[in-house]
Amino acid sequence: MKLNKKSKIGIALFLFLIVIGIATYIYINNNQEYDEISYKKFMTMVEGGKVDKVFLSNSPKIKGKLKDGTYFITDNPRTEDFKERLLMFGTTVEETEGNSTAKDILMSLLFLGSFGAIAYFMSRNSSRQAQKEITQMSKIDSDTNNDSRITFEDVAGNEEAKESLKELVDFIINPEKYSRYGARMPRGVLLYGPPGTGKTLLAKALAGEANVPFFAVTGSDFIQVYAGLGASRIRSLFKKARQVGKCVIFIDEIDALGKKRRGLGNGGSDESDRTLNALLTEMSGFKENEGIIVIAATNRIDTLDEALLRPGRFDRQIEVGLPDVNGRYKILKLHSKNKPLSDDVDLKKVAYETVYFSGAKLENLLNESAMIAAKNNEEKIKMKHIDKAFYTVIAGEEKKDRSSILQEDKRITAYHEAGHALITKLMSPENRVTKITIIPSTKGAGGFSMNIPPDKMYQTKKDIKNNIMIALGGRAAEEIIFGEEKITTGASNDLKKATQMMLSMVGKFGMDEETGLLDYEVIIGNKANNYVLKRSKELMKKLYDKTKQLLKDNKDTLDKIANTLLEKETIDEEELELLIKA
Ligand SMILES: Nc1ncnc2c1ncn2[C@@H]1O[C@H](COP(=O)(O)OP(=O)(O)OP(=O)(O)O)[C@@H](O)[C@H]1O
Ligand SMILES: [Zn+2]
Repeated sequence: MKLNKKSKIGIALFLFLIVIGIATYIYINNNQEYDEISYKKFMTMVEGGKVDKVFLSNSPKIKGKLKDGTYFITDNPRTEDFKERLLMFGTTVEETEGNSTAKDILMSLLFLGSFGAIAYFMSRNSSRQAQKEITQMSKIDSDTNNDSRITFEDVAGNEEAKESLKELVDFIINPEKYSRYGARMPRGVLLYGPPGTGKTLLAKALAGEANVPFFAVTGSDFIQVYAGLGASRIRSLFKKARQVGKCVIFIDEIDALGKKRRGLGNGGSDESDRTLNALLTEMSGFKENEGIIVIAATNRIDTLDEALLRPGRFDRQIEVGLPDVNGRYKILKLHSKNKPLSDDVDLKKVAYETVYFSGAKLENLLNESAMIAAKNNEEKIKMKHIDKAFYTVIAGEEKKDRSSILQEDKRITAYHEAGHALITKLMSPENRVTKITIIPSTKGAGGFSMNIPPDKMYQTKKDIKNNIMIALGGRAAEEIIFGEEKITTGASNDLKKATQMMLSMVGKFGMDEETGLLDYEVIIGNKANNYVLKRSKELMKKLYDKTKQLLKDNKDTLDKIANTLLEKETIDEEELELLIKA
């Protein structure tokens, strides 16, 4: 609010200046050119009746107009009878108030005043800004929480991320134990995932569980900072942290500091580079097993500078994804604990209908519902309030009819992912599919199936062919179920992978009889030459047809997997095995 007001004043002043500028411009331009004439010539002309008008003032010069329309300027005699003489010769005398120089001075004063005001305003503004940053800095330093102690109980869903962080609790509490075994404590943990998925919450929970202080800063806070202040803030943050001993340092929006440096000097500003360097120095500076853990969070792991991800820095990376239906149910339950819910509220149903909602959005949904219920003086929060809140929460987002369009998207994704999973299990049963989901992750667009091939030194021709079929499984399933015209762009990444594998198989590894035992990269410098392309296309078609046939032959299983995905959104390894065996 305050800042808003300040900027309003700034804008007003700025506009004021512009108006004055324009006025002056017009003023100057409307003024005629004046011929300077001697007083003597002037008087002769007056006596000759040639002078039409004189603008009389107290300034050293006077201006006037001749009968022929030209304007002149001459010395002002400032004699007492000057006006009388002019009048006697039939010249009109117009007395201008004050004098034009005074007007000029006034104008300059006005100008100076405005500039002064602006300068004052700006300096005040920036000194306030500096003040603000300095107080912010001390605020951060003293922000050693006791935020009524958040624990992992306060984080619903996100089981994998919670598990990874739970391991660290013991590291913080008993660093000596680990150093006795020569184990190095992880220094930096990077939490990545979409906004509002509970990254901050997890970091706080880690500090809460270990019962150590929690220091939080935000990367973007460092951007507007004056030169050098960012780096010194980092240093003082770590100094403070060391003073308290064991603690958790949380750096939100680390991408603001650690953007990929594109070439030399480009990319991030010098200032953020300096701040980032200070951070890296501090991190490699603290002693092993000190009991300090730095947790950073980002929504954009892909834009991070590699330097941040190196060993000894944020080498542990944990994905914090959007919750699936089960996770959403848990989050809804957690956040409705302190809210009076009517019996007609079915949180399972709400969870089911809030696909792609983050934890923060779910919390927001319940909060809005509570406000609507309160406004209507209802005793409890009813389903209709939640329905209404739903539209408030998604307002401004792409208008999606939550039952129809979303459902169609989900169905396509479900069959696509089921196709990948089923082909994996049919063609390479030794490959583990640890998880299938239709909730988009940072790494995959639609949904993804994790594929862990057994460790092998070499890939056989059969392996490559199988992997190509697995990649094609998504598109093949879409085509079988929804028809040739309904295939989607969801397979673009799959096709890229399949193409790369195929071109290598044919053009590089000499695995096709027709193209022979030749590495076409050596011969032509590019394996994607015409022979290879023609042959790859043929082979790809063959594999795609085989994939489709395989799915058709196992359509029952495909349907089962897809339907389970639609219902649960995520299927784990065991469940998948059961579905395939059944
Ligand atoms: N898994 C969860 N369990 C319970 N509450 C959650 C969960 N995820 C998010 N929330 C709610 O959303 C709020 C915001 O989450 P948080 O600030 O931790 O998200 P974030 O991932 O750090 O987001 P950002 O990337 O925007 O900083 C939390 O305070 C909490 O109320
Ligand atoms: Zn796919």
